[in-house]
Amino acid sequence: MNKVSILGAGSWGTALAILLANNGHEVTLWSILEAEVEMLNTHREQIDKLPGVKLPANITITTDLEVSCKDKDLIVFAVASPYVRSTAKLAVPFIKENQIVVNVAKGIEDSTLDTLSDILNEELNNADVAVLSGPSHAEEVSHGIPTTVVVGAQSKATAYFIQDIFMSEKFRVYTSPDIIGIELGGSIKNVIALAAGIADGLGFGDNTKAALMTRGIAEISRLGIAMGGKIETFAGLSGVGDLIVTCTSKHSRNRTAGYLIGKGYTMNEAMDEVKQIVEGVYSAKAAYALAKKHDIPMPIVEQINLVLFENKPAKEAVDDLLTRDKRREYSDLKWNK
Ligand SMILES: NC(=O)C1=CN([C@@H]2O[C@H](COP(=O)(O)OP(=O)(O)OC[C@H]3O[C@@H](n4cnc5c(N)ncnc54)[C@H](O)[C@@H]3O)[C@@H](O)[C@H]2O)C=CC1
Ligand SMILES: O=C(CO)COP(=O)(O)O
Repeated sequence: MNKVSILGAGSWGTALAILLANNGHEVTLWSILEAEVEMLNTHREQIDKLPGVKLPANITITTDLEVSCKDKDLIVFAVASPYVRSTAKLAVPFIKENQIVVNVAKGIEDSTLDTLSDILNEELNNADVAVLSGPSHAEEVSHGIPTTVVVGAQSKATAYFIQDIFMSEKFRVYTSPDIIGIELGGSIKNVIALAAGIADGLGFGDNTKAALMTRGIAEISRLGIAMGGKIETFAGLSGVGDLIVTCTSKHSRNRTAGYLIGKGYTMNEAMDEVKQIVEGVYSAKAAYALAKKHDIPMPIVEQINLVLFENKPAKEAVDDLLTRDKRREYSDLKWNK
């Protein structure tokens, strides 16, 4: 049994709290939102986001960050990505040297182009920062539906420690040293999921979605390798695995927001309708800026930026993608003749 704290009590923080409590750990679930904590304490259920799933008794729910961070074996960052830095700044006074911290949010800070582990390393002094990512919708994890993820950490010991804490018969955890590869796959797949949703909203079919997913992972891999990630990671759970689930699942907020945009909603109308965080909207800007910085062609990411931020009609973006100059599928593959 370990003492684990989860910061952020939305869908994902709550689903992981249930998983970890069922694994026998002593869990503290923190939210900055008083109404959220009150609702969770009153109903012992995330009634808005995970209706029908009761919280086990060994979860303490609080707005007290000191209680949440002091003397913990593991601190899980599960706030939405735009709040990772502000939450880390609030938490740092209570975080001990070499504290093991695992971030489960998916995003890139658009003002700095920092990944979320960069942010935690900057803000938390000498914490040991890891990441956990993969195809894992909270709705399914909270119902014990079989799920697999990967933990990336700087040392094998930390990766194995986190693996042991999360692993259950229904939640299989792999380990990896490739933190940057895991983070880039997990955040940029949300941008491609917006595109997949738009294609659905425009009434296109399975061929179009498969094309977006395949060319999407090609874009993510090109950028990710330029930034130090490993090709195997983009073919793995946090890469193509998460891309598949997010582009195809009824649970995906990013795909749903894209669908609404394809149906004619503006970006803001779509985000309001979805209600929960649509991370791809934030990651789209950052991914495009990183593409320019590293001189990597990312045509789908570029078109999504034009649709989201410059009101380009989605149909026009698709036409522009289809009528680009002719290309080889992979420019590294050469003919002998
Ligand atoms: N929902 C899912 O299935 C999964 C989500 N994730 C990632 O986990 C992260 C959180 O997602 P969800 O829980 O689904 O989002 P959500 O929209 O359900 O909840 C976000 C939570 O962030 C917290 N929050 C809101 N405002 C805040 C503030 N100003 N300061 C600090 N905390 C604040 C609140 O606890 C809120 O419930 C995202 O990065 C998401 O991509 C990752 C895997 C699965
Ligand atoms: O990352 C996720 C599943 O792995 C959740 O995706 P959405 O934020 O699009 O719902």
